[in-house]
Amino acid sequence: MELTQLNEHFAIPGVLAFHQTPSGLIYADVTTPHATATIYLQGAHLTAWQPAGEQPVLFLSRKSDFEQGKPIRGGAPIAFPWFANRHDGKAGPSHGFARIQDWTLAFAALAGEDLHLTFTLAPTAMSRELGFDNFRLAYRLVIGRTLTMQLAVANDAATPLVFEEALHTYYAVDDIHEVTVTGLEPTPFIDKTDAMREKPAAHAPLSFTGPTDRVYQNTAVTCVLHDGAGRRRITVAKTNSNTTVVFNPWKAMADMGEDEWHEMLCVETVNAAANTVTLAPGETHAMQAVVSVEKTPLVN
Ligand SMILES: O=P(O)(O)OC[C@H]1O[C@H](O)[C@H](O)[C@@H](O)[C@@H]1O
Repeated sequence: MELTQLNEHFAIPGVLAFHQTPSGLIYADVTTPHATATIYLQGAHLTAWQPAGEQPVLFLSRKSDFEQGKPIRGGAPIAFPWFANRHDGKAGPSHGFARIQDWTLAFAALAGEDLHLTFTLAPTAMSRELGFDNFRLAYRLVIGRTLTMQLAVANDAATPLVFEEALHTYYAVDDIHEVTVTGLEPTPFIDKTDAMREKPAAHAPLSFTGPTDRVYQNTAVTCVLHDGAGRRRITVAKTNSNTTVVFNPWKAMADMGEDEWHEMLCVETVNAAANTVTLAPGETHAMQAVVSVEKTPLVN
């Protein structure tokens, strides 16, 4: 749908409007009674969510590309049908095709004080070229004081659909050196910064002193990100996700400002590796993350 049609069909005065970047990417600007948000149609990519009275909850790189076919750095990219590199020896973009394809807005409504949006993705020329011809994706966002992200996958093939998926969320933090994450204490992990070695559970909250890229498998636990310097707590509660990935590159990436890694942490709601999903013909699978933010008192 073109920009004009989107505004004709879906705009809600004062709440939802569509705009276009000079590079041609269409995005939705959201203002609800309790939050603001921005979502790009490319990737159904949420790039901002800010409850009233809070600092932005999502990190967005100031050097991100906003170009057709290039991933946006920050916000909440959707990885599908694989996480990071493709494992079957075939070529394909990092984190799959879903984050660089244009999704379709199917539904927008203000219900109570929350804005509900649903984006869909069906097979495209790119997905078919990569061997994915029989899937349907629906991405439901509920935007308000809390944020709900739900990715539903349907298999409309006669054979099983095998996939990985991620809500690869970049959270904004004041200073990564003063951040801890709780929830993953009892869980062993694959250390991607150390040749994919399996490491034992730390039995302690996670803190950050260097490059961190960890895949925690078989965990559906709620994670809490304690942002000491920002004096707030971000809680990520998940459903139907058995993998959590925690990522900070500890240096600038090509599409990130020099020191911006100080201000971000990915705590990702994922099904990958041992938790790869096999979906029977005609079945659907819905993975969800609910994010909430609270201020924490100053401790003397
Ligand atoms: O550069 P991207 O394709 O966006 O990937 C960014 C990062 O995503 C995940 O967190 C992976 O675990 C990392 O290994 C990867 O570097």
